[in-house]
Amino acid sequence: MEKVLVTGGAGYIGSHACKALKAAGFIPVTFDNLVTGWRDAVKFGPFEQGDLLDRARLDEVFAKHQPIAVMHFAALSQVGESMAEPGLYWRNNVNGSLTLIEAAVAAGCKGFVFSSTCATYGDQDNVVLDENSAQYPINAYGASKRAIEDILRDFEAAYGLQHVIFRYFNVAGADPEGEVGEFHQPETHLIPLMLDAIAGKRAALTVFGDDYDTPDGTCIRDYVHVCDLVDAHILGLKWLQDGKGSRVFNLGTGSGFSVREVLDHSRAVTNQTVPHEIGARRPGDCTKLVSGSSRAEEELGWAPKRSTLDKMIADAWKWHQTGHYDG
Ligand SMILES: NC(=O)c1ccc[n+]([C@@H]2O[C@H](COP(=O)([O-])OP(=O)(O)OC[C@H]3O[C@@H](n4cnc5c(N)ncnc54)[C@H](O)[C@@H]3O)[C@@H](O)[C@H]2O)c1
Ligand SMILES: O=c1ccn([C@@H]2O[C@H](COP(=O)(O)OP(=O)(O)O[C@H]3O[C@H](CO)[C@H](O)[C@H](O)[C@H]3O)[C@@H](O)[C@H]2O)c(=O)[nH]1
Repeated sequence: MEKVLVTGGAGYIGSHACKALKAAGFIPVTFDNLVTGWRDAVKFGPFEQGDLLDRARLDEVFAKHQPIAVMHFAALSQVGESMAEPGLYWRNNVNGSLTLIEAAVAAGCKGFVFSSTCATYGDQDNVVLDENSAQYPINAYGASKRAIEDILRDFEAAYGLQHVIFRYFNVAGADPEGEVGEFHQPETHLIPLMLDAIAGKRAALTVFGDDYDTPDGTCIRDYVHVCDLVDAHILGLKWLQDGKGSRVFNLGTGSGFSVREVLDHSRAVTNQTVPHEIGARRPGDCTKLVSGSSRAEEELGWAPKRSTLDKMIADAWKWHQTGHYDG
């Protein structure tokens, strides 16, 4: 069986990707330093502990496993933290990815699937965000991801590195079978924080601003189910295996929901009120991020099956009640 190197495979999205890779007949080899990930989440293939910044360790892992491709999820990804400590983000995400990309090219591994983000587009009022939209990130996290996209393009030109860049919108939900799920410590994402508030694990959710220029004043996001998202990655891998060349794809549904609408759906799905209060805006937050592209559906044949808000909240709620990692 062919191996795929999954950086960040001990994290939320990477662990779901490992499950999908195994189901598709690949051996996922997780490379992770466990800075935000969990050893317990590595269930579907071998684990290699290591840091993206450690070139010698990466060379060792490429030589040992001879992966046919890399799926690169490993990153720091908190917008607020990136504004407070930009150096951390440029070093870990950009230097780390550059080290990984150089190691992959040196090992002759020329298929690369990269987790980018809609945060690279920034705050563009009334602009339909498709893959050709300009990228004006307004936080250091988004800027670090845009820089990695540029590195990939340069490495394609110089060394023929074939890559698929996925710009995710907001990823939510969990494996419906409950084997893996979202477990960030500390948690910063809206839906798991809402579920924590419902379960009494925190006093109340703070809504970050209700004075935005949106119909109800709260920020709008495009939520996509993590299992649909990783399905696209399997299709992206096949795309590269079929020699179709480097390509960028947005991964979102095209439907936007405000924070208040997510609160309403959470109440309906769990049948419980969501304790919340209105707070200040969070630095670095965009007003509205919604995908305006169907390229992934048209070209990759991607068909999101589980990305309704209710299904994402229901799967997250199931995991929230039964699943967690100890280490
Ligand atoms: N969750 C979202 O809504 C979302 C949206 C857009 C893009 N993304 C991107 O998807 C990817 C995965 O996100 P996630 O939510 O699963 O995050 P996560 O924090 O759960 O997973 C990231 C993993 O990378 C590992 N890691 C970080 N730095 C590393 C390093 N230097 N060396 C080795 N391992 C390292 C962490 O230990 C962790 O296991 C990230 O690149 C993120 O930027 C996430
Ligand atoms: O306690 C909270 C947490 C979030 N929000 C709001 O909920 C929305 C979603 O916030 P998340 O933190 O869940 O996710 P982000 O929109 O910040 O997502 C950003 O970070 C992600 C990675 O963490 C992805 O990279 C994504 O592309 C990028 O836009 C935002 O409007 C945010 O202001 C709150 O009101 N209160």
